[in-house]
Amino acid sequence: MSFTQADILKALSTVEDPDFKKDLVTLGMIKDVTVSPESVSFTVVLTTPACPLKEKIRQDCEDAVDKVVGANVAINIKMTSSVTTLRDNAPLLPGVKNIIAIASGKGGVGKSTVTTNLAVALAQSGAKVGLIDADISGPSIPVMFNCEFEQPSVKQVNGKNIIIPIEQYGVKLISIGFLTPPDSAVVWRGPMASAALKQFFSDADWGELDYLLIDLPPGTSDIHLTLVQTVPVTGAVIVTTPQKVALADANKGMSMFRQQQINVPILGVIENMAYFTPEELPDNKYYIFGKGGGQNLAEKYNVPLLGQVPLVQSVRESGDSGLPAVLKEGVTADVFKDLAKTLARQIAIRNANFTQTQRVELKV
Ligand SMILES: Nc1ncnc2c1ncn2[C@@H]1O[C@H](COP(=O)(O)OP(=O)(O)OP(=O)(O)O)[C@@H](O)[C@H]1O
Repeated sequence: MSFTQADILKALSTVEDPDFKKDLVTLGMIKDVTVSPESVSFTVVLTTPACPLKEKIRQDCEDAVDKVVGANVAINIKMTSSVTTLRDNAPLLPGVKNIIAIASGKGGVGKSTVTTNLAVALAQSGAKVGLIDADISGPSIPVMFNCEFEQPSVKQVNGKNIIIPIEQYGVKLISIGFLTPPDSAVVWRGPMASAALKQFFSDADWGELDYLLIDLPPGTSDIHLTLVQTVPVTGAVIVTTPQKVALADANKGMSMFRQQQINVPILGVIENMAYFTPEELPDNKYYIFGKGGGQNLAEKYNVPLLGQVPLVQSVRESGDSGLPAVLKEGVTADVFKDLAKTLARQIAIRNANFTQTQRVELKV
């Protein structure tokens, strides 16, 4: 059976990306098609290395080409990725493709734990990831990354001090906690904290990043406003636990991002401590904080429930010991890896469907 490059492209134009509902050729996801009588090779460029549909898309491509070339021709498919962005030409941090705010209504719902594991999982998938810990209420990221006694170094660029983020587990990070000695009781005033956050954007060497996650303080605060006024935020994620008191506060967090003047798209809800499970009996689930709260919140705001993270003793131990749970083999690690894939997918969908978020101009 003879075939040309055009035949292969025609075959691949029958393969649809399930998220974007368009074919891969139209989406520009097929590159470098080469043909010979014995083989066909091409590259599929996904919108994120953490693509949960990677294997399905690869298989669909193989099946489509197989029908055209016949059984004796080798099909070589290279799966690669280029994370999408709406931040091209952004005045601040143009090398950062997506800025993701991680927020919660109530304190202690596990926002930093989730952010830490998401960041590491995204980095493990091959993405370039940064993390800003802006949680002045208790910056816990340095402990969770086992770098609480480290200090980021500073370099001089054109007479200006530029902070070099610390790199741990493949994630570049800066924490507001690095600015204070670990045991000192610094009470951050709003303007001080806001100035520090601005500096993390304007005077830090982030280089090229696919995802920059921002761990925000619980509730709604000056820091939230500073964030949306300083950079256009790609989207926000709300972390909550299932009980009523947490959900009530999560509602407020949602509403803040949805306010007309702020208007940051909500990428979804993460329900942490969704149920307790003993590590050795992962099928036993005890809904100690109630059931279905995260789902109800997501439905109310018409956003996806990105995932449910169980309450597991080892997650707390991992956080305290500075070795994130996602780095260990097991069911909990898989939960965080799936969560990272779902988030990356929502970011890609958001970038395909929305226009750029604007930096917020508030009269204060
Ligand atoms: N899924 C989980 N299973 C077990 N322990 C958890 C889980 N999620 C969080 N924790 C533990 O709960 C405590 C609070 O978590 P974390 O510091 O992440 O919350 P937070 O919402 O960021 O708090 P803050 O209000 O300080 O911002 C930590 O000790 C953490 O290890």
